[in-house]
Amino acid sequence: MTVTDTEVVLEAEGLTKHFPVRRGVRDLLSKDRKVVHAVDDIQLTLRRGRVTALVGESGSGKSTVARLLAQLYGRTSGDIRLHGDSVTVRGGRRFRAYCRRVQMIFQDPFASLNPTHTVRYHLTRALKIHGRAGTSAAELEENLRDLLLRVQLTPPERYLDKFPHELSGGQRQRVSIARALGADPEALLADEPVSMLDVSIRLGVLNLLRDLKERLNLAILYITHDIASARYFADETLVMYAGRMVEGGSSETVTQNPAHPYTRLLIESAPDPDRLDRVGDPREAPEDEAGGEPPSLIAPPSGCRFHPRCIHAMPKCSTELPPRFELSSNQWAACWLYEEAAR
Ligand SMILES: Nc1ncnc2c1ncn2[C@@H]1O[C@H](COP(=O)(O)OP(=O)(O)OP(=O)(O)O)[C@@H](O)[C@H]1O
Repeated sequence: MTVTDTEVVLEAEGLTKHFPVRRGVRDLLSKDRKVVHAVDDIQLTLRRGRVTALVGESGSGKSTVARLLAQLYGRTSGDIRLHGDSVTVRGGRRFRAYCRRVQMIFQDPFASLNPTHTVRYHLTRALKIHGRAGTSAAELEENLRDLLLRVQLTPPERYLDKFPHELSGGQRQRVSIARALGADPEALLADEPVSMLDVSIRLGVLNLLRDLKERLNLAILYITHDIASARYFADETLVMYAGRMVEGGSSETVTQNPAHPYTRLLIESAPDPDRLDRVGDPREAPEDEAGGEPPSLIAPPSGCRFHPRCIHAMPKCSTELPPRFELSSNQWAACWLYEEAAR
């Protein structure tokens, strides 16, 4: 099965978010309205039973994309479609109805769980908000047990009356996932769900998410700065740089045969043991001279935003924004290097 042949749950087209810059007294006198170009023209499709990884370094706009999709931020422009219908909801009943179908998991489970409340409280609240608590105390208890079993916190009785501080980081993140499942969602937006956990327990939580994807046929957006984990965990990988998507395709292709110079740089800075035998391959040309820092998003570079750091940059790269060039049926790159190849 390819990444494109299951039902589409959530789509974004031309998704853009510019944050106004807080202005000082001097700025107030000027007519320039400065904005942070956090996210520009994002296309993204989440499908049932598929994990899509959104990869990029800190500040590239990944969390903003997740928050836009979760309708926690209003967008500057673009469209978000749930099962083909455009959605814009800001609070109220419609927001709650949307949350029932699209749930978010945050990076820090400690911050997202209230320290003064037990696991039972958090999960009961989620079930009640989404009308899934049942009609009797016995049914509620059964549903609570069922949520904890789904995230492999067994036996459930051991965890129900614990407070967040009595749990390990991995157990807390499992409770956050159980709470999200309390809504019985179709899509999960997981924003760096394992980056705050000990390395030794990350794999367990990723395996749990993968298991849920398969058993519950969930569409999952997996946000990470760790491209190696995208290969392991995601069916499709999209790479973001400075607010724009620069490459996408099947995770295997994007991580093993990256096309965009930025993707190659990302992979080189996160060595993958499987690739050590490929040193000398022309596509492995070192990108490490392309060091430097991500650009300011208040005045992002014209043309390709990566051009100031790119060792392959041509004159055109600083003036013209590269479109997506299809490199194969399962890979595209927004890079002028591929203009000829895509003809
Ligand atoms: N509420 C906000 N107001 C102003 N600027 C913001 C706001 N939220 C994010 N930004 C800016 O938007 C850009 C993208 O931020 P975002 O948090 O989406 O990136 P990220 O890739 O998720 O980074 P990280 O991995 O560090 O969370 C950054 O330059 C950030 O400073």
